[in-house]
Amino acid sequence: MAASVCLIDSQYSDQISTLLKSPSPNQVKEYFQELIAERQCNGLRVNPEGEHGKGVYADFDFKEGDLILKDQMLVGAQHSSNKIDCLVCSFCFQFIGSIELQIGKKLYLHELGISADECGPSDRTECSSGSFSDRSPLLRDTIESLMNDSMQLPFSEKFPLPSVVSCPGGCREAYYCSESCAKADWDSFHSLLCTGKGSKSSNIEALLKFIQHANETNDIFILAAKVISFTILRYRKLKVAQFENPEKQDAINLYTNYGFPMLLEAWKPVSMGYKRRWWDCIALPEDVDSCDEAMFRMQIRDLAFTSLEILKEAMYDKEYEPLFSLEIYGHIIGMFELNNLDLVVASPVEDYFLYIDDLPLSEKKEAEKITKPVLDALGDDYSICCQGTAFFPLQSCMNHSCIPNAKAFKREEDRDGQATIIALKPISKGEEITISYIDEDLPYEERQASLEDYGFRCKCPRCSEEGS
Ligand SMILES: C[S@@+](CC[C@H](N)C(=O)[O-])C[C@H]1O[C@@H](n2cnc3c(N)ncnc32)[C@H](O)[C@@H]1O
Repeated sequence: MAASVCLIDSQYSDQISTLLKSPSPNQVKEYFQELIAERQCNGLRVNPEGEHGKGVYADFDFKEGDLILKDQMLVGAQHSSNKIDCLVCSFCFQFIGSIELQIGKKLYLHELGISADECGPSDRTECSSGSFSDRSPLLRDTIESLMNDSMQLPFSEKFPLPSVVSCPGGCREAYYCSESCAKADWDSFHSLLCTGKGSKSSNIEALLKFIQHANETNDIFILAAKVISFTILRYRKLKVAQFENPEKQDAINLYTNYGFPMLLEAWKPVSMGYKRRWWDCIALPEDVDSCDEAMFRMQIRDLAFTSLEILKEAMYDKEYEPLFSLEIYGHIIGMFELNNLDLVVASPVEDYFLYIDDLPLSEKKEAEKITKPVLDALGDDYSICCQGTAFFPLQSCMNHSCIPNAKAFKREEDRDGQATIIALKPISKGEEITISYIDEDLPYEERQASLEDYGFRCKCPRCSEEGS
């Protein structure tokens, strides 16, 4: 079997290697200093040249339980399979609508027979439990009343959610918690990926085909498309700013080769992420024999090639041609593979039913006359959280330890797609901040096997002791 050939790879090999070159230590320092100031998490510092590449260090003492960082994602997406269960803002990922809409929409889609599997290939994880087949269905009228808010569940006003704002491009895929999230998503990612009438994509049919291919194979391709869209839109903004500011025109020669330096600048936030080619870094699945490894890696490369070819039909523009190389596409996907990137937002539906369960007995009995049939219809799966994948620029600089001093932990108030890192023990100024990429309660061999997905063997003090 011959490998698929991407002509852009050879045509633009110099520009592609410049885009993929690791930024210099000074560029890394400068970029993250700015980001840390923006995030107002001044107790941190990114060291570009630590033992394991970049790493995050404490710039003052943290106590156990202290909030170390709230990191905003650079790019993220809800798993397509999760969209049946949770209606969230496509930009900040907080739940939207109402408790009734969350429940009604989920029951409606399940009644239609749409399963998570039809929406996409992603696994359901520990956030979901049980199956939808062991429940007692509600009448269609009741489900519709929940969906259109003509039926109000008792005490649901105690769990208000932001109203649903539609996509400005008119697609029925993206919804928001506010006009500002809708605009931010449109300006940063969505205008080129929207399948509505107002889309800025040059070929909506190809876009639909691309989304379907991603849903049927791997929704990591949607994230990669978002990164490309983000870079193009940033490039366009930089270009407009450049034309509007003649003073700056000396810095980049507008009439000769302004394009590539500007593309490099637009790509900068992505350039900071640790990355390797997807088909080189993806761990070999257990059911693939090591003698079939070369074939497996070639198949993964071909899958990326097919996805990229469809994306090119939808978004290609000569001005940003290197972005559409397989080399760049493979590295973007590899960046998601190698970084620690779960997006999780807790469901208010769970809080709602817990609240009902905790009511004084007489009130509870009264409320349950209405809520019990709803809960029975939802079955064990009533409390699925929003799940997806995201890239968090600062969190992704944190290295792993099997005895970490920090962890990603959502507090009650953290109901959006931000990453929250909390100190697990006192951390002194100058100490590296580490998190665990895996379940650190696993035995030594299993921990090392899980870390193969990230391409290294852990030599933290615990592993050194247990492995010797
Ligand atoms: C999420 S990134 C962490 C930041 C990374 N060090 C960088 O330079 O951007 C994950 C990568 O860092 C490296 N890494 C993280 N923890 C490590 C450890 N304990 N030992 C060796 N390498 C580690 C591995 O290459 C891993 O794939």
